[in-house]
Amino acid sequence: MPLNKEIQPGDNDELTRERLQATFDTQQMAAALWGSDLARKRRELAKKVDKLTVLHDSKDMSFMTREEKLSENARKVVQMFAHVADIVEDPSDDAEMFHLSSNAIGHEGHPFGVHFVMFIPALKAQADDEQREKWLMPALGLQLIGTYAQTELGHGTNLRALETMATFDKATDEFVIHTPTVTALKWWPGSLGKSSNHAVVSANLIIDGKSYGHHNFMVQIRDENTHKPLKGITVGDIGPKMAYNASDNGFLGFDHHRIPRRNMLMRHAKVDKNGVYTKPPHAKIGYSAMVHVRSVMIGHQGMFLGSASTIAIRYSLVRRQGEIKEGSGEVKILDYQTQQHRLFPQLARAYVFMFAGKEVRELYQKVLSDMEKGETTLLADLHALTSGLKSVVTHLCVAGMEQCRMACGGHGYSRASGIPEIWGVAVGGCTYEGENMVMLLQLARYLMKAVKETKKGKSLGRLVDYLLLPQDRHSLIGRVPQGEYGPHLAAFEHIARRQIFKVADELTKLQDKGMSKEIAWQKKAVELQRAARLHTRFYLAACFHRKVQSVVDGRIREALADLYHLHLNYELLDMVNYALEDAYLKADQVDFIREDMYRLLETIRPNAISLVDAFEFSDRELRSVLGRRDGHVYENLYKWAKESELNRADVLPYFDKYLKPMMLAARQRSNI
Ligand SMILES: CCCCCCCCCCCCCCCCC/C=C/C(=O)SCCNC(=O)CCNC(=O)[C@H](O)C(C)(C)COP(=O)(O)OP(=O)(O)OC[C@H]1O[C@@H](n2cnc3c(N)ncnc32)[C@H](O)[C@@H]1OP(=O)(O)O
Ligand SMILES: Cc1cc2nc3c(=O)[nH]c(=O)nc-3n(C[C@H](O)[C@H](O)[C@H](O)COP(=O)(O)OP(=O)(O)OC[C@H]3O[C@@H](n4cnc5c(N)ncnc54)[C@H](O)[C@@H]3O)c2cc1C
Repeated sequence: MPLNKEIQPGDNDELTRERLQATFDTQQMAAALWGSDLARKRRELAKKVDKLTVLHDSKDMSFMTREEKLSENARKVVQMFAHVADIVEDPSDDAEMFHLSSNAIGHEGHPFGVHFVMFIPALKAQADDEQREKWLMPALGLQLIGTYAQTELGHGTNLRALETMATFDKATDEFVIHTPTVTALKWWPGSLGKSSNHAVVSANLIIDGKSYGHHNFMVQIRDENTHKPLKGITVGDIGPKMAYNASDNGFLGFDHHRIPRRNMLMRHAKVDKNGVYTKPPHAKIGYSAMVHVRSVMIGHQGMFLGSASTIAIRYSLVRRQGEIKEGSGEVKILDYQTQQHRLFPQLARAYVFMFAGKEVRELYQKVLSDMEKGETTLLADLHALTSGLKSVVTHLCVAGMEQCRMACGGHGYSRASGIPEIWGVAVGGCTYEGENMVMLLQLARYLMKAVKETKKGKSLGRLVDYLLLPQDRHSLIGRVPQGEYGPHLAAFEHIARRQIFKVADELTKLQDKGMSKEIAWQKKAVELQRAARLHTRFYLAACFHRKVQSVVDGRIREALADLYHLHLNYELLDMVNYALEDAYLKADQVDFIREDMYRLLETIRPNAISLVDAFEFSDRELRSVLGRRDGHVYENLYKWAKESELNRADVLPYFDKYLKPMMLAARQRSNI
């Protein structure tokens, strides 16, 4: 039995030979990546989706208009729910459902995207028991379609400036929801434009003329039967986007629209019938739906980068171009060192992002169950961690995916590669759920507080314990045996700690000179976001270390360790300026890191296909001609191109309408 479980009769021989070189069992590696239970469920659900033709794309989405895309994905999502009990073991398991939807529907969006990822989590965390009964149960039972309407045309980041009003009317025991200006229109919510009939709406709570800041309200926006907007509500689609065009992101305006008082989500903050307001136990508890998405998107982004790496690495083993040694025949492009250097570090990042995604989900679950008991101590840690990870992971993912696209040459630019769409979806993650730079500055706030605590000999939390440790002056990389690469990890720690303390000292100096805290912060904002990035990259490296250490099977641990060591080398070189500034690393140590990285590229090369096969993306899920498991790329690229709508006729009307008359006229002129 070969160790790579993807080998099948009829596969491209090149890929089979590559797969036979695996040093580990790909299903065991899949278990390390996804968790053994989820890996098994993914495998089984993919087989079931393969058999259920009603879940298959009716044609490649690249050849569809937006309306066709919306309709196609609405059709598939309805079929998916109709068959869900036969396909998944536990329909209430978000992870299993996400993988089902990734297989059957893909990532271009569908009417229930925000419903499951924000609307339901908002109800779970913020609705009281009676409200859960009223809305959560119907939402879970698909009796209504919800969205999360917070961002406005004028403001997305600065939530304190949101303009939508929810004014309490004591006489009728209602809130009057109103959009006072054009900039107050809700703008962007997913599935709002044409699909949803309910929304959790963020609006400023106003009681007796006093504003209590924004709170969340349940608002029905469309009639349950006719689907027409309710009186006082204007709603529509905001138009085409870079990608994610099967999602109808929308706008929404209210003209003094009335809702019952009990439509304010009241698990934590409350308003009684006399207009008496009760504060929540934590000011930011109402932000929980955002924290939920930030926590799930880390693993999803890792998956996007894993998909792009799979496509590019498989294709690089099919594509031959040029010779390394003259006369010895064209080589697979993955045999070029530059191609390996382009792709393997992205593969390593995909792995660590998936591991980090798992860790952060566990912390989220813990915080959620604490919150249920009114306990909010870990909320600040979770906010800091997710803010940093969300920003660094999305940024590195899209940079990595772009490398994958370019590594596929011209065919990478074609939608047939599958990379443009997932890149477009992933890059949205740099903006949604908090613009990356803004979220890095949120983490920086936490880090600056942590420095203050450290100076008192205390730690703000587990994530920043390392700030209490003394700084070494010189790195031991290349000075002691490599072992488990301890000195490399220590270098990440050193770089992060130094930048954090450096910027904290600079802030103090500016304030000592009389500058206000806010202006000092502005003067150092770029350095602050750098501190946040370095802290997060240290967290990621440490997470990779924890994962490798936890693996029991020797062959899996060895293959993972190769990726981990490559990651350490590659990322350190990417941040090397920070280590050179204080001469922590010497030039010969940088050379040592480089040479070790090149060695690791060669070590990883024979396992490359098995490391991507271990993601176990089915062809249906990958939606890529270049990334096909069987490697039959060229004949299928030709088949795909023939599906282009432009090939429906040899001559298209625009030729007769514009080009032919122009050429005829030109010929006539030349005959005169
Ligand atoms: C079919 C079935 C499938 C089912 C399966 C489902 C699987 C999932 C499918 C995945 C599909 C993915 C689809 C993707 C959809 C994308 C949807 C996108 C949605 C959105 O974008 S919603 C809108 C998001 N908006 C934002 O993120 C706004 C960003 N801005 C902010 O968050 C805040 O304004 C702020 C954080 C930048 C600043 O806030 P504020 O001004 O209020 O606060 P201060 O800066 O003054 O800070 C005060 C203190 O509060 C702390 N703080 C802030 N936020 C939090 C928090 N969330 N938690 C805890 N603490 C918080 C600050 O740190 C400050 O603390 P300090 O101690 O004073 O320093
Ligand atoms: C695909 C997609 C889906 C979305 N889905 C939803 C949804 O379902 N529901 C919803 O409510 N919203 C949704 N959004 C909106 C999204 O949450 C916001 O676009 C996002 O929070 C960024 O806010 P903004 O657009 O106001 O950007 P801005 O804040 O205007 O950002 C513009 C620039 O200003 C900078 N900037 C802003 N403030 C600061 C600051 N304080 N310090 C330093 N720099 C700053 C930013 O870094 C950025 O460079 C979605 C957006 C996208 C792209």
